[in-house]
Order: sequence, then structure tokens, then C-alpha cells
Amino acid sequence: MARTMAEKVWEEHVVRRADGEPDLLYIDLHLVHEVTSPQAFEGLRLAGRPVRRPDLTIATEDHNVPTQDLLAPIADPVSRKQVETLRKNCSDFGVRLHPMGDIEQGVVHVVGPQLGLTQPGMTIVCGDSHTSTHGAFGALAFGIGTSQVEHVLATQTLTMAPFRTMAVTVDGTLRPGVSAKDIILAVIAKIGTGGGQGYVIEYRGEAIEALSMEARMTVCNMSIEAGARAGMIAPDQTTFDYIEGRAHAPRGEDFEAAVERWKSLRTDEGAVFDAEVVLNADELSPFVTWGTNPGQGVPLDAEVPDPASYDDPSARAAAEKALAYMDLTAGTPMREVRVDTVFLGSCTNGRIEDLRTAAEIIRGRTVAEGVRMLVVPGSMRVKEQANAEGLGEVFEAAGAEWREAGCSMCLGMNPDQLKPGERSASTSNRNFEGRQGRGGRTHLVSPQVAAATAVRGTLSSPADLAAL
Ligand SMILES: CC(C)[C@H](C(=O)O)[C@@H](O)C(=O)O
Ligand code: SF4
Repeated sequence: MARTMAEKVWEEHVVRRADGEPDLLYIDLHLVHEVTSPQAFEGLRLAGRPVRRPDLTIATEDHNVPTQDLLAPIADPVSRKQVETLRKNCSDFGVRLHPMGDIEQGVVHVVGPQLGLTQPGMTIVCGDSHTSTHGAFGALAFGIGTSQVEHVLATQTLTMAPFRTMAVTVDGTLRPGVSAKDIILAVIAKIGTGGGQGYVIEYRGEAIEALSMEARMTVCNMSIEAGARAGMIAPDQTTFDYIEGRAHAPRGEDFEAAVERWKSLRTDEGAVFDAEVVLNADELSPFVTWGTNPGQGVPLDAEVPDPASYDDPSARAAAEKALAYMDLTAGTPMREVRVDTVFLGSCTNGRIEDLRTAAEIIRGRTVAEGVRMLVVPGSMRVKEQANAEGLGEVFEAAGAEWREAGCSMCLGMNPDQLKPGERSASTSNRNFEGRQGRGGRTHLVSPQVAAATAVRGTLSSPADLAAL
């Protein structure tokens, strides 16, 4: 029977199947960070159990780390304890850790792919919802909770509830200035933040095939914001080229053999998805959110929507609440919304290509008066590469802050935060109330829009800069 890619990867990893019980799957790669691992390690300690496969487990410090003055002790006691606990746990249990200051340190979902650890056909888990990022390689990658982290540490397996499959087909070609971020924001606006619930989404079609690996990761990263269990993209030459030569990639004949195996993962002709959604890339334009969930987005050309225009009473109430929190008035053109802060970074858009794109727009221009721009590389490797290409200088010359790697302002768990009432254009993935700091207001945008917004001070696209 014809099978989807997700079904193939799942089947290859079943180690126990019994009637009326969820399948037990083998896990190929377990990524760990400081926030969701302490109780899991503590559980092992209490039970006197080792980590079953330390060689398939890797940890990095990302959420709680400051992104400047790395040599100073972490000031916040909670963050300091989280990081110190991770260090002790990794040392006690023999798990490889990339701590602050290490060249491989960074946001966990940037680190795995760049080391070549993330590969097609794998099962990958992490105590973090944005593990869906790794699906960009044709891996089945799930975010898991802390008790599941403990189970994987102890056994390298996990029981998983069955899933349904959804195909999101993006036909056509993206216009200049429109990016992967706009694709996924448009998908979420279309299907809603619950639209993907229970599904593993496979993104396919001409526009997806044309995306770089970085851009594919941006799309898969935000699958979870549509409520999906995971997101996947079939591995192709773009994938193989990205992996080849990376530290943990197979080499020589092994690589050739792996590529042959990876090619067989594609969804079979005639396989049936439980749901299908179609979008046309030609019709997409830069997208921005106006509300407090990632589904509350509109094209930048549009206006703040009028809650009265929603037929569904709960959508109307949610819009009213969001507009009050965001301090926005229906009918205001999105382009007139002024920001205090621009954040370029996160596991959604903190990779080298994102920085290149933004630097190209910012080069020779300056950050608008009254606006602060934080540029935070997703990993120290990304920072190193960006510096080698002169991108750090471009950001600094424009008046932006060029920081060290971490989750930074993506969420308020470290010193990079919005103050109450401050408004940001942010390349991250969540615009929930208080996400970037208590009382902060977030507009989710692409790196292109972030860069143009930093220059103009109001939500803008690169095309708006031509007039300056
Ligand atoms: C802290 C962590 C558990 C959380 C997640 O699961 O995604 C964080 O990374 C986030 O983006 O909100
Ligand atoms: S960068 Fe943001 S979304 Fe990604 S893992 Fe860190 S906090 Fe979560």
C-alpha cells in the first residue's frame, strides 16, 4: 500500500506494537536543554538508572543564557540554577554539553542541524515544542514533555499516540521580498492555531521544493503554532547538499548509501493524506501578525482587522481581547504601526541565511531613532560565519546590537525582554501575551520585514525603503 513519508519513518522505528496500545518507538536523537531536563535527570538519579544512550543525546544551553557579558555570572538566580543544574547533570550522566562560550553552543534547533546530527528518516525528540524544526530534513521530530524526556533518557524509546496526516501543498513561486516565514504565517492564518491538531503535516509543492534548508526549517519550526504534532519536508538534493561534510554526517561510501536510503523516504505516488490544504505562493505577500496568537495575521498591506467582521463569536471576542492587549485600533494600516524594538533571531529565523537577508537590507542604512534592534545569532557557529562574512559589522554600523547566541528575546527567560507596553517586530514564532516580557507586544515578521522595520520605525517591507 502506498504510504506517506511520516508513516514510513514511523513504521521503521516501531519496537513494540500491541492491540489497543500506542506504539513504542525507537528514538534516534535526543536533544536536551536546561529548561525541561532537570526533573528528568532527577528521576533517573532517584531510580539509580544511567542514560541508556549518551551517544545519541546532546545538550546545549539556550533559554536562560544572557547574550552579552558571557564571562559574568548569570545574574538571575533561577536562570543560573537551571544552567548549573544542566552542567551537573550532563557531567554526572556523561552527556555531551555545549555550554555558554562554546563554539557549538546555541539554540538547540539550530545546533542539531548544523552539526549534521539531524538527518532524514530519523526519529528526533526534545523537551521543546519547536522540535518540529528538524522535520525540514524528512525526520519525524516531536516536542515532548519532561516525563517523556526521562523515559527517553532511560530507554531511548517512547510510546507515541497515533497521528493523522495532512498535506500542505504550496504551488507557484514566491515573489521577491516574500519568504518562508510568510508561507507559514499564511498557512496558520488559514487553518488556525488548532487546524493542525493531531496531524503530522507534510509541506510539499513547487514553492517548498525551491526553499533552502534554512527556509524549510522556518516553515517546519512553526508547525506547532498550527497545533500540529510535527512538520516534514521530503529530503532532496538541497537536503543532501546541506548535510554533506558536516561533523556528524556519514562520509564517503556511507554518505552515498545514506542518500539512496533517504531518497526512498518520499511519500509514495497515490498515498492518501487525511487532510489537504493548498496555497499559491504567487499570491503571498509579506505577512505580519496583529494579535496575540500566530494565527492572527494579515498581509502587511492590510489594516488592523475589525473584530465585528468575524462571524464566529469566539473569534470576535478573541480579536477584541487581542486588540486591547496590543493597543491597536481596527482600520489602522499595519504599515503605520510604530515599534520600539526589532528582534532578529530565534530558532525560527536566527540562521545564517536569515542574517544575510537582513544585513543586505540594512547595509548602508541606519536603525531609526528611538528603535533598538537586537540581532542574535541562533548559534555561536552562525555568529562566527556571520562575522567572517562581515555581517556583524553591517549590523553594528547601522546601530543594531550584535549579540551572542541564545533564545534571547524570543521568550522572557533571560535578560533580553520588552518592558511593559513596549512593542516589537520579531522574527520569532510566538506573539502570546507577555511572551517577550510582561506587558510586551509582539508582531511576528520575516527577517526582511524586521530589517525594513528597523530602518523605518514602523512595520515595513524592503520595498518601502526604496522611497527613502
Ligand atoms: C521552554 C520550552 C519548554 C518552550 C517550548 O517548549 O517551546 C520554549 O522553547 C518556547 O519556545 O516556548
Ligand atoms: S528560540 Fe524561542 S522558540 Fe526556539 S527554543 Fe528558544 S524559546 Fe523556544
